[in-house]
Amino acid sequence: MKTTDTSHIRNFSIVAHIDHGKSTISDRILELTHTVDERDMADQLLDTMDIERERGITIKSNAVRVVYDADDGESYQFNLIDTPGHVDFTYEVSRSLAACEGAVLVVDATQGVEAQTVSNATLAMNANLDIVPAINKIDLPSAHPEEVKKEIEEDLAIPADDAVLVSGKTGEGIHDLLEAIVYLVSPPKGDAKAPLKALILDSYFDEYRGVVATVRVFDGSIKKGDHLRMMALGDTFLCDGVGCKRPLETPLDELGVGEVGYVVTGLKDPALVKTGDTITYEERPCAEACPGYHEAKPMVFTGLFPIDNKQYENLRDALEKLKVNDPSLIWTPETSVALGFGFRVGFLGLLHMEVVKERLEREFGLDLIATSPSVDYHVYKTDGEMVDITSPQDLPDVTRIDHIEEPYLKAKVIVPPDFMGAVMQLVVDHRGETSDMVFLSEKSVEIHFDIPLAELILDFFDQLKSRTKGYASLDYEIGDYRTSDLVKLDILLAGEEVDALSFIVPRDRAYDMARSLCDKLKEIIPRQQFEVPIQGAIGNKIIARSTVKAVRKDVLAKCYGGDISRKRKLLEKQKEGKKRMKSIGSVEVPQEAFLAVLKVDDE
Ligand SMILES: Nc1nc2c(ncn2[C@@H]2O[C@H](COP(=O)(O)OP(=O)(O)OP(=O)(O)O)[C@@H](O)[C@H]2O)c(=O)[nH]1
Repeated sequence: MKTTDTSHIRNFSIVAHIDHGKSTISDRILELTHTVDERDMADQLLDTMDIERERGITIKSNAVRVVYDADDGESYQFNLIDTPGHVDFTYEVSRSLAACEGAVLVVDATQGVEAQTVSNATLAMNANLDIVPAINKIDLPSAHPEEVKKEIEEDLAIPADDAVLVSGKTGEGIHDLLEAIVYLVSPPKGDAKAPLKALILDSYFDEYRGVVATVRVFDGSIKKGDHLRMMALGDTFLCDGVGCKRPLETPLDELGVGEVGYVVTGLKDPALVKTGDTITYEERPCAEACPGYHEAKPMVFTGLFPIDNKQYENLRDALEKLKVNDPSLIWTPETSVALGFGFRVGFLGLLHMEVVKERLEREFGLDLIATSPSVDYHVYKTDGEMVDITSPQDLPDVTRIDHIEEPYLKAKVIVPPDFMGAVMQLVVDHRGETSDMVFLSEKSVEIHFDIPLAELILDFFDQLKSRTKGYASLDYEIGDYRTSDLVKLDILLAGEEVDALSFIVPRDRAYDMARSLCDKLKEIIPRQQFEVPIQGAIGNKIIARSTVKAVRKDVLAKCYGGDISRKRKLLEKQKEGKKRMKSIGSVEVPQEAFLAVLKVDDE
């Protein structure tokens, strides 16, 4: 296939609400196009990170090339870009879409259109993509594809006559889907002779080859030995090879116009390769860079502290490495009296935070304590200055605060009408305000509301799922900042204030939350050799208290003075147990304690 002819190239993403089956469908496509042997087929091949496989969710986008021999007798090059479905990772979706001409919109035939189906379809339409609707899971007895077609037409204004009925599980309809992609998705346009214009979609660091960038070529072509330049950052480099993923890396002579593949940059500093930047020729640059992505804005902040302070520099290095392909990650150094040196890290949401923490621990062998998440507060001081506060410890003294504003979200929930009351009550309980409601069909209503982000990062989502028996789907976007009456709740252990346990709460709920938190901490903090009082305080005023009773834990008592190897084993076991604890003053505090606020039921 000549790379100057783009008529046989199809670049598309698969988008869907979480769990509607994108990854499963991608796997079937790889299988049907013989990209991987059936016997090598591990389920969900595109989800390469361990955490993705274990949790069954897609976090990072992934671009794979497959060759499809179509019914018209021609071979087509498909570049398939898998995207994440969770609302935390919407920025990855828009990044993938910028590299495509088409999008397969997967809708679960048993669930119908859900909140992120709507937001993903909107992103795809705004990017002017050709949309191929695919109704998945038709093998299930509860599938109702005809109704789902109607929802696609009515809720999304997308013609559903062309919708392909598929089952990612059995493979039924996948061939029809591939044919639909050939006919419905436009081939890429571009000028093969123009100066190179390639958009960086993603990148990762390789010890030997430096940064490897995934790119979409809009104009021109790239070969090994080309002298190239990053347009925004300005650095130049010698291309050390190009190729595509099938799904393993396959070297190519050239990446031609319209194609998606990888470029080995040889650059040793990950910070020089920025997702959203444009690669061009050093000597003959293109006139204009590709429109950059809008930068994702972190919404949730948490302190990450190594349990062993000697790991501080390692933590910094690890964060820098992760940032290479996760540009939304930001951090500043943070010092805590209780936890020592660490970083205040910003995330897109709670899932993003969990994933990053897990990757830092697994891939970089770090033992970390994460403190309870916070949002970005605007604190207006009496002297007229406004400060951004993402850590409760940084809150100025009460006497110097005029008022505090907190971020609100514009949220929507789609739910069957039976659960409308439950959702509205939940919104009120979390300081939210319902603005309006739209009946999408007899079976689903869309409820719009404004809610403080701080409420959403506590337990709103879990409670929404449980109160609606899992039927509700949630989507949100950043709204405005609003004034709230907020105070800092401090926690004292054995009479000492533990800065890492402080958090900002609405004043009228401070008492209830302090009481629940003290009770929760009492369950979490193990008994020590002495009694540990736990106190909740606002300023100097103690507002709640509980006590961890003393215990004398002599692990060797069980050994009757006998077997020395058993004795050693027990001592080692005790040491292991201690590893995940942090000594604060004289009290051993487990990781869970720092996140106890997420589990507090304050009703
Ligand atoms: N019965 C049935 N189950 C399916 C089908 N397709 C996917 N599933 C199941 O649905 C669940 C979600 O599928 P995934 O492919 O992980 O969904 P996803 O949309 O990629 O999810 P994220 O990557 O987390 O956004 C898995 O348990 C699949 O086994 C199907 O056609 N039929």
